[in-house]
This record gives sequence, structure tokens and C-alpha cells, in this order.
Amino acid sequence: MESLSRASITNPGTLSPSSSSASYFLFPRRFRRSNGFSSSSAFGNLRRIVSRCRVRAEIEKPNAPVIDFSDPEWRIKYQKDFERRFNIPHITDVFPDAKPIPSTFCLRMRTPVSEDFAGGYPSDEEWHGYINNNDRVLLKTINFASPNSAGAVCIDPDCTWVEQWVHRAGPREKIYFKPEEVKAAIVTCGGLCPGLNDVIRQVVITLEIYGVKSIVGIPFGYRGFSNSDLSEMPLSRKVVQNIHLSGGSLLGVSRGGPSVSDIVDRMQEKGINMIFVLGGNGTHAGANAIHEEQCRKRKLKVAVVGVPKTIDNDILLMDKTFGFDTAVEEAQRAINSAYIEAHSAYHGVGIVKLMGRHSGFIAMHASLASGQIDICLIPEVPFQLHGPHGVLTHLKYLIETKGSAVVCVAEGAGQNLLQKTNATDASGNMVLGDIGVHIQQETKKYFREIGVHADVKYIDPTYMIRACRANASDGILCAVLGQNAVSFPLIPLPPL
Ligand SMILES: Nc1ncnc2c1ncn2[C@@H]1O[C@H](COP(=O)(O)OP(=O)(O)OP(=O)(O)O)[C@@H](O)[C@H]1O
Ligand SMILES: O=P(O)(O)OC[C@H]1O[C@](O)(CO)[C@@H](O)[C@@H]1O
Ligand SMILES: [Mg+2]
Repeated sequence: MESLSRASITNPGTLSPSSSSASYFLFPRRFRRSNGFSSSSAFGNLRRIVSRCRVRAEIEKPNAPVIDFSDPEWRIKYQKDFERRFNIPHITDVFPDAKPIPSTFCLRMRTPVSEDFAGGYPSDEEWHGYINNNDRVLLKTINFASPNSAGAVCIDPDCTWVEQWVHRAGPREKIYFKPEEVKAAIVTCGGLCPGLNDVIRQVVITLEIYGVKSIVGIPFGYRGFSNSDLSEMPLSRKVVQNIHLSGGSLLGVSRGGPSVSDIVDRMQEKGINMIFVLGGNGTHAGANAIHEEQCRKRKLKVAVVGVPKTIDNDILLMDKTFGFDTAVEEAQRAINSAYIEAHSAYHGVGIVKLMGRHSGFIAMHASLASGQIDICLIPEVPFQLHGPHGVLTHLKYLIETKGSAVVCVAEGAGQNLLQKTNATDASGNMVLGDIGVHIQQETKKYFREIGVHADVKYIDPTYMIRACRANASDGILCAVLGQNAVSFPLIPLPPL
């Protein structure tokens, strides 16, 4: 629960904006690569590799200042820079005269008190239902004594302890938007992810608790702002009550779409002054641009709130993103099928491709959980297919020693082995080559050439996994994210 609540509380705190704006942005970064592929017996190594990659990614991230560790002040400078990057813009930055009002979010029991507690519930007097503006969440809790400690995540070569604090999310005592003056919109962009409906539902329900009456959904991502044949969808508790029971997005999703200034024009026309964007790195780049355009440039009092979505779980500093747990759980079914196929065949080889454009968290967690994977290939770790240290030689060894083998490969792994097409999708994302199909073909060819029988079965469950409804733990995470996303635009935040 500690881990879940930290994630839930810090996600919006670090990633979503305050009253007038989108800030945030920790986004999928390519982790640096090291050598070798990993077999299940080497998962300890794999974890260390991924940790090392995370550390390097953190130090070497774009725009990060070069740190001179010989400077005695480096720690203070690092912390200041961290705070600068995590500072959340506030409505009063743009509108210094904006006046707060008491929160309309009621945390107390609404039902009449029973006779036993006629004078009020005993805890009422001690009730502090709101989050103090100065509450902070500590991002990292392990003080690694040395860079060689297992899984050490260090900033400098001595692994100095540097505290990193972020705002705590949740409802505040004072708010800056009068609920009756709010027209809130929700938009879901990019690819599907389990839990989108759960977040939409919770945003709507929480807005209603604050007293917001005008809530709409924008159909099919940012495209819904450009197509005149797509009209906004009125949302209420009644409409969203059961949407979490199915996967997908009630509103639909899309890639590509109108320019940022067109989106802002349409928002102005529609009178939208609060927008919740649910999406990945592209969506949030868009949200940031919308904020810059409307709040900073056009001086509009509009809140832009980002709820980060990545099924791949590749956002640094966050424990977990919604949909990831569900994806790992659902991937078990594909892995188990591949295992059964492989073990029921003479010299069976099962191959499963899972999501993960730039990171192998789904593949790695699903492999670890299943206990049925012999080789796990992830984008962080380059590998060779051919040659004495290649995957195929290892497969031959597994066939000879165990009689069968199962491979799990993340979609972004081994892209260097495939022909580049330079093709992009409607949002400008590079279209990846199909590493799963490539491994399947090369495996068949290899065993044919060495004259060893092999029965190769390939499973790609990508869209089946993505379209699932969220499991219980993702459902809770989504509910907390949805609630906190609403509280953020309504609250005042002092700088860190
Ligand atoms: N730099 C940008 N500025 C403005 N809008 C952007 C930018 N990048 C992407 N977008 C828009 O954001 C939307 C979603 O982007 P994209 O398709 O890359 O998905 P994503 O949010 O990264 O999610 P996923 O994790 O599924 O890839 C698209 O409508 C796209 O046009
Ligand atoms: O086919 P679509 O919808 O463009 O989405 C593809 C991408 O989205 C993901 O499902 C999630 O990041 C990836 O697995 C995949 O590369
Ligand atoms: Mg993306």
C-alpha cells in the first residue's frame, strides 16, 4: 500500500499542473544500453542492468545540467535544479489578483448523524480533511551507501544521499475556480491503455463532488477539436457510472490531429476553461503547448491537467503507471499459451511479443511473474541473434538440454537487427519493425539450416492486452489519479 499510495499521490503531484497550467513531464526516455541478452537465470543481472540504465538516463537526460561533482556546492545546485524542474505553475503566476474561495469539496459524512453521535462524530474535531500546501512526498526512500549496492540508483560516483521532494496531491482548503463557472473537458489521446475509462469516470465523479455541472468529453483525442462532425459528449455520473467495467476509452482515442492554435481556438469557442488530457508523451507535449498558447500567450484563465498514461510504465521517478499491472497480468495468458505449445511439441519454441517501445518493463515483469520464460529480450539490452553468443545458439542449447524453450521479446528490442523504414504514424512516432516476426522467421531458418527439428509458435497479444479493462489494483490507482487530477486545478500551490 505504501508503494501504491506513494505512486498515486506523487503522480499528479509531479506530473499534473496546478490552476492555470500544464507543467510536469517526465517522459519515456530511452535508457542507455549495455551488453548481452538475459536468460531467466540471469534476472538478477537484468534488474541491475535496468537500474544502471535508469541511473544513467537520469544523469544524462536531455536539458539536465552538467554536474561538476568536484564543486562542493553540487548537491545544493542539483536540488535547486530539481525543484526548478518540478515547480508547478500556478494560476497566480499569470493572474496575480486571482482570489481563492473555500473549497466546495466536502470530505465529511453527508448522512445525518445517528442518535449515538448526535453531537457529531467523535473524530470530527480532529478532522483535517485537506492537504496542507506545504506537504511534500519524498521520491526516493533508499539511501544507498555505495554505488555497488544491489540496484543502487546514484547521482554522483559516491552515491551521495540527495533528497528529492515533490508536491503532495489532494484536495486543498481553498480553490481558485468557482464550480458554477467551470466548463470541464476530458480528452484521451494516443494508444489505448487499460484504465482510461476508470480515470474518465473518476474525473467526472470528482468534478461533480466539487459542484461542477458542465462536463464534456472530446471525441477521438485532439482530433475531436478539429472535425466539425464530431460533437462533444455531455458527461455526468450517470453516463460514466459503469464505464470502468469495459476496456478502451468511452471517448475514443486518436493520433495526429489539429494544430495547437486550432485546439485553443475551439476551446475558446466552446467556453472550455478546464481540460483534462489523458495520454502519453505526445499528448503531454500537446498539453504543454496548449497551456503555453492559451494561458501564457492569450492570457486565458484555463487549467490544463495532464494524467500520464503509458502502458509501458516507462516514466522515471514514478512507481507505476496505470494499465501496467493489467498488461503484465494479461500477458501471463499469452506466455502460458506459448509455454504449453512449446512443451507439448517435439522441440517446441514459443515466442511471445509484448509491448514496450523503449523499455522492457512489461516483458521483464511478465517473464518474472510467469516463471515460464527462458529468454527475455528488452530494448535496454542489445543482443545478437546469430553467432556463438547469439540468441539462436542459446535456443539450440535449450532444445538440446530441456527439449523446448520460450522467448519473450519487447516490441522495441533488437530494432538494430531490422531494416529501417523511416515510416512514422500520424503523430510522428517512428513505426517500429516487427521484431517478433523477425525472430520467428530467423529461428525457423536457423534450425532448418542446422538440420535440427524445431516447432516454432509465435504469439502477438498486443491489442488483446491493451483493450482489457483495468484489473483491481489499476482500478484503484486510476481512481486516485482521477481524484487528484481534479483537485490540482482547483487548488493553490506555493513553490517548492
Ligand atoms: N510535440 C507535440 N506538440 C503538440 N501535439 C503533439 C505533439 N506530439 C504529439 N502531439 C499530439 O498528441 C496526440 C497524441 O500523441 P501520440 O500519438 O504520440 O501518443 P502519446 O500521447 O505519446 O501516447 P502513446 O503512449 O499511446 O504513444 C496526437 O494527437 C498528436 O498529434
Ligand atoms: O497501433 P497503435 O495504436 O498506433 O499503437 C502502437 C503502440 O502503442 C502501444 O500499444 C503502447 O505504447 C505500443 O505497444 C505500440 O507500439
Ligand atoms: Mg508516445
